[in-house]
Amino acid sequence: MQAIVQCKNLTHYYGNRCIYENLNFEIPQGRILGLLGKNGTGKTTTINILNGYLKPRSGECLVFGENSANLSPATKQKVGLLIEGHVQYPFMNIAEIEKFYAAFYPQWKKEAYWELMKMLKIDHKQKLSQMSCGQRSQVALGLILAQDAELLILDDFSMGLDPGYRVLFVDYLSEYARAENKTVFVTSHIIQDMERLIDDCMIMDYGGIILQRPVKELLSNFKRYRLKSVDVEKLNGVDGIFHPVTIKENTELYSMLKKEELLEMFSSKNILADNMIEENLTLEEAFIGLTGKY
Ligand SMILES: Nc1ncnc2c1ncn2[C@@H]1O[C@H](COP(=O)(O)OP(=O)(O)OP(=O)(O)O)[C@@H](O)[C@H]1O
Repeated sequence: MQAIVQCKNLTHYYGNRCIYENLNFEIPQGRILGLLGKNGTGKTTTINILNGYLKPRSGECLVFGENSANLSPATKQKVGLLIEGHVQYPFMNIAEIEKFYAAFYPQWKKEAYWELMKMLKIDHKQKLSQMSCGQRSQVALGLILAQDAELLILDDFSMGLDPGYRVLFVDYLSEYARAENKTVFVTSHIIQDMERLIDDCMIMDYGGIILQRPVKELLSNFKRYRLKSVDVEKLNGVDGIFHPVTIKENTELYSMLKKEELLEMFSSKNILADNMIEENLTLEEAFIGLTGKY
């Protein structure tokens, strides 16, 4: 599968502060990749590097094979970008802004925009400046879809949208991207939306990427285990065990290891693992299991 985005050994600092070193990832054509990470791990930074707005300290990012620091206008036209829900030109109404954007994009598909705008129960003459934050986000998303870009980059796309509209948009985007073989890179803190939408997840922690893999594969291998209280000191730092914690009578931990493998490890460490229960996880629970609760 051809890679639409390739980030190689990306290192970024703000002043003396290291955000990450040697970040490597690819986005294959036709896949929907979700970038998940706690506040301040560097998601927007990565998106800004990918769009050429920020220069990394070292490493490079290729978009359609071109260095992101120097994208040609033809390549820029293939990228639809949403940065944290912003729409410029607040003095325009939804019809004016549609006409304005259309002039920049030869492949403009106004039906995609108006299909979404139909859901907006507002007067077409109302200016963007008089809309709510969520309504403005909907306009921004409509404008992105109408560009018919090959690569869509949506940073915090759910910002300001109510639950009904989020589900509607996620389903719409997922159908649209799959039908048209679009490549999508999204971030959102609303992981239920991500689970409904994405094929692959990339999870970032402070300093780098913890993992990138298909969501189905992650959820079939990464489990939560509950057992009767054990001494978590013996488990801290053990390879393959994430965030063991004991609360009152019970211990909980997360692991990619199978139950039998865990039991074998416990027995080698003289840990009594009575009645250990294996639990399946949602993507949100897996994210917390990998990155910790705080
Ligand atoms: N222009 C800047 N100058 C200095 N530090 C910055 C700058 N922009 C971001 N940072 C810092 O870099 C870190 C990463 O920021 P970034 O916006 O990439 O995080 P994020 O993962 O997108 O966070 P969030 O989930 O809160 O949107 C944060 O600690 C932030 O304070």
